[in-house]
Amino acid sequence: DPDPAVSRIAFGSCANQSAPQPVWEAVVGFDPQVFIWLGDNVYGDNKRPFRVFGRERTVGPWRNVPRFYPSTEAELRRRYEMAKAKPGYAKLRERAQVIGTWDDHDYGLNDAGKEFGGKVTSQRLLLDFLDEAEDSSRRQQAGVYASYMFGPEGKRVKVILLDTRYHRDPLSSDGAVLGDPQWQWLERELHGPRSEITIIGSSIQVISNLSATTGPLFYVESWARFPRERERLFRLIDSKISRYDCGAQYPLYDITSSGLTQSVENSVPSVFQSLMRLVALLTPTTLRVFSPNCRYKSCTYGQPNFGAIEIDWNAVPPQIKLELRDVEGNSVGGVEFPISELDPSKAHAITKQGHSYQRHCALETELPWLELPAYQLLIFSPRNPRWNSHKKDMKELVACHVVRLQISNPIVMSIIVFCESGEPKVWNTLSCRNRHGRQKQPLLADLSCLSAFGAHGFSAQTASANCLIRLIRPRQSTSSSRCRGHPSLSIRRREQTGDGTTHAQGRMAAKIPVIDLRLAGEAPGEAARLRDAARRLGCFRVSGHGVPRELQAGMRAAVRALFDLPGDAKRRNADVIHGSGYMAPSAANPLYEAFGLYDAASPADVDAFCSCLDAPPHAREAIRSYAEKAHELVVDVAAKLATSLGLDCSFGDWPCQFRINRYNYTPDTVGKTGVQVHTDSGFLTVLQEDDRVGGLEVADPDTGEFAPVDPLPGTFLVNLGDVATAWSNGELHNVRHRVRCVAGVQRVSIALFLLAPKDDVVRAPEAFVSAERPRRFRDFGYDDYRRLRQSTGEHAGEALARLAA
Ligand SMILES: O=C(O)CCC(=O)C(=O)O
Ligand SMILES: [Fe+2]
Repeated sequence: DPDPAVSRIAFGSCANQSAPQPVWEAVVGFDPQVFIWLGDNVYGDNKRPFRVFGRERTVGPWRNVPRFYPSTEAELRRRYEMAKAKPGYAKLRERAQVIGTWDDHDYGLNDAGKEFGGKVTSQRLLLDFLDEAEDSSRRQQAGVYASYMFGPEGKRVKVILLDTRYHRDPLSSDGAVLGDPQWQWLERELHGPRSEITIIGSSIQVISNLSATTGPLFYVESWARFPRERERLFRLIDSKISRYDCGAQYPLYDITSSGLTQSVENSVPSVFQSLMRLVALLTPTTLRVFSPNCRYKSCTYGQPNFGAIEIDWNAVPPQIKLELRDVEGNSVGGVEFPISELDPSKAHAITKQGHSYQRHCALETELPWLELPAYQLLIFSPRNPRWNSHKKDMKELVACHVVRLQISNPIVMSIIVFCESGEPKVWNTLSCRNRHGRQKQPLLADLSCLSAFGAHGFSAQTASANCLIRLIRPRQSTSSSRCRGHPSLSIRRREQTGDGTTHAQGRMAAKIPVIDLRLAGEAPGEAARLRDAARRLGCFRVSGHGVPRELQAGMRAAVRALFDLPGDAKRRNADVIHGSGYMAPSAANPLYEAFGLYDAASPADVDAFCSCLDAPPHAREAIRSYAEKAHELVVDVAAKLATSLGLDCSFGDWPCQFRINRYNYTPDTVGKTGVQVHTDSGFLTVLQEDDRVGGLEVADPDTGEFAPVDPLPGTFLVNLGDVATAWSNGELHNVRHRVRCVAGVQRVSIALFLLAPKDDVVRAPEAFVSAERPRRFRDFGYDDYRRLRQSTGEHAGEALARLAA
């Protein structure tokens, strides 16, 4: 089976290469198809021992950064080799696909962020350890973030691994965790093709607030130390979130496994281990693995463990099980639920005194850590006078809702609201007042955002800083314009490949033939399909084109880097021929900007383009080789098209123009125009679309109606332009097309236009002219034609009529 469903994923972290690692036997016993390293895959840094009471001590909750120092490259490599040579791990590598990200110790230095000087070397060594391909784009980017899609359609599991080190600002800065390029990448990933299950791996905990509270005492890292970035993450996962963990329209599960060798209890000297257990007991849900019966007792698993995710696709509905397992492979806690529960429309019902209630929402609010005990008392003794100020509100609320207040960890209080039926009553604030009646921070900032959706959130975690996995299911609701495009994308894609006929947003996707270029030269059938598509539609896809996927991806990455340049740098990309340079967003196309390169067939011009923009070396390299390959491709397509029409032509010396487009979409621009209706002015265009978001539409030649064309990764789209129509004496169709925003995600596309004969006029060869088919167009120069389109504003092929013979 080329694309089997993934039903077993294991994950783990914190593996000391110098320690015995018996846990691998259990991992192999679980027989995962995928294993995810979530960081501290080796301990690459070193501690300076220090003495307390005559003994050397190296652990402690205090700020210990200065006590660590990095290893040399050779030493870090040696440690990775040790890790890789562990027999159990070697066995796992033979059976499972191993992927991973890093945390601080394998990044190279305890608690380090973007300031760490060894990060480029560390990146190379981690990717070597993970057997990342030499030409992988992951080796070109700054940081080790990556994403994977497993399984066939309908059973897709997407795994997104974040890099929380490479771009991270200092811990107390409330600055960056991911950095802009990674954010943009993540946005594209989360808005890209739909998956049934999305798993995000982060080396530091996302939901737990424990470390934020304990910050003054314990130097523990987590997303909670970066509230603004965390808010951004939750907003990205669900734009309706008003407080970070309340409004997701589906449950969010998270589970931490830490670690394979360096577990919570093992990280303290043995005399403190029972103390750890006691602390866990006293803080019921902090150090816990979630399970329905562990709310009031500690479910911490402080011994070495790994995480296990099992998906039963055959169950109806499919079930998911999240577990921690110990070194024997025994489950030590977990949770199981149907994936249908990860769905905004599934409210959870409860029954109380004969009434049934739907779960409406659950909010969590952060409390100042010293005030928490007071609030805890308040919750546990509802007669407490502090409730008085809320009595009226509470009565009203309770009249139509059931409210449950629950403390889910020392600083997070959850408020779960159930409503009887219909629209839940909306509460604006529920605030706490202090002893003097003065209002403290509002507990519920804004409930109105939560109306109409059943939702709840909770977290399942152990307390160590590492390794959180979060499951998300994309919303199916069409209530938010932002998401409207996504469910339909995959439906349309099925259609395009010919195995389904479903409507997407009421409109059929265009059926674009895919031509295998390896066959199109020889196999008459394929050549005929090429000719027919070019005559009727003016548009087709090509596969078998010989441009490596890595290069396609590398070029997209380079293009994104260029667009991130400041405005005045972009404007250095000046016109060579009329309108060939940088185009800023304009009144006609306000969401669109583009770079242009003329002549892409000339290596010197490609170099000049890169130099004027100061393109970074890897971007320059990608642009150079892409220009070369794409030029070969466009010439090849043109020649095969000519052959299919019975002509032997070569197009090698026709000038080419690159146009690199970016569409600055936001959630508010969904449905708006990216580029207005036009035909391309030249002969033919080879287009590499954004693989993550569609939006291109082509006009049906018969009805004139526009139909969406979705990206088909790995292929190129070919459009024929006005010159093709003129050159073929009207035989080839110049396809009208436009681009619309279908999702609030930035989109890029890369077009290479094969324009027209060099220094010559466009004139149909005699083969296309006969008594029945008299010459339709007079001879014209391409530059003049371009100006004509510009001066008349006729961009959709109308200007050709002005050239009638
Ligand atoms: O962005 C696209 O998909 C199409 C761009 C386009 O039509 C053009 O650049 O001429
Ligand atoms: Fe176009």
